[in-house]
Amino acid sequence: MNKTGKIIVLNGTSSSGKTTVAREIQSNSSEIYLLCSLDAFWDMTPHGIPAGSVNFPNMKLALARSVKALAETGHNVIVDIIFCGLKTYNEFKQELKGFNVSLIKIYCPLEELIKRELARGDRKPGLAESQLDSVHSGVIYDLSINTSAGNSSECAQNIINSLRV
Ligand SMILES: Nc1ncnc2c1ncn2[C@@H]1O[C@H](COP(=O)(O)OP(=O)(O)OP(=O)(O)O)[C@@H](O)[C@H]1O
Repeated sequence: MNKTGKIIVLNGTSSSGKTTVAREIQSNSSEIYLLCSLDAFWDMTPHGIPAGSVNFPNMKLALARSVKALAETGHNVIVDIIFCGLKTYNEFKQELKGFNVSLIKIYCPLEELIKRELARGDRKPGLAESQLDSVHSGVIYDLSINTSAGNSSECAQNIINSLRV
């Protein structure tokens, strides 16, 4: 069997900068990482059925199992996810037990999140704020990154240096 891959989980609200930082890690790590993002899973939904846990309650569990399959077959994976409550965190812990997992808190002050949401224009205003209370609640992290304290490549470099990847 292949050596199992490493897993870096980036958890944070919408607009906290997860995808941007993940892409920078991919570009600057000395190792090859695939990006497995919740956005890509929501992109699979058909027209007319809104993405989200109401219509697809097991989608984050499916993502966790997909990450497990990738790592089991030797792929390093960065996961870009929004836990929103302990259910998904617990599912990830259960599914990825025994794997080399680093859990990174990606956060950003509300004032900056609101500015980013406005600038992007592709996220419903207030989405990030609605996730703020639940996204990190009860989660034990290996590392915390404030994406308002440095640009995305500096944030990624902090992660690369800390994890030595
Ligand atoms: N230091 C930073 N790190 C990451 N992103 C930043 C940073 N500073 C500004 N941004 C900007 O924040 C915006 C949101 O970034 P991104 O799409 O990566 O967030 P996200 O957490 O993946 O959001 P979503 O969950 O809604 O997909 C982007 O326009 C990005 O350029």
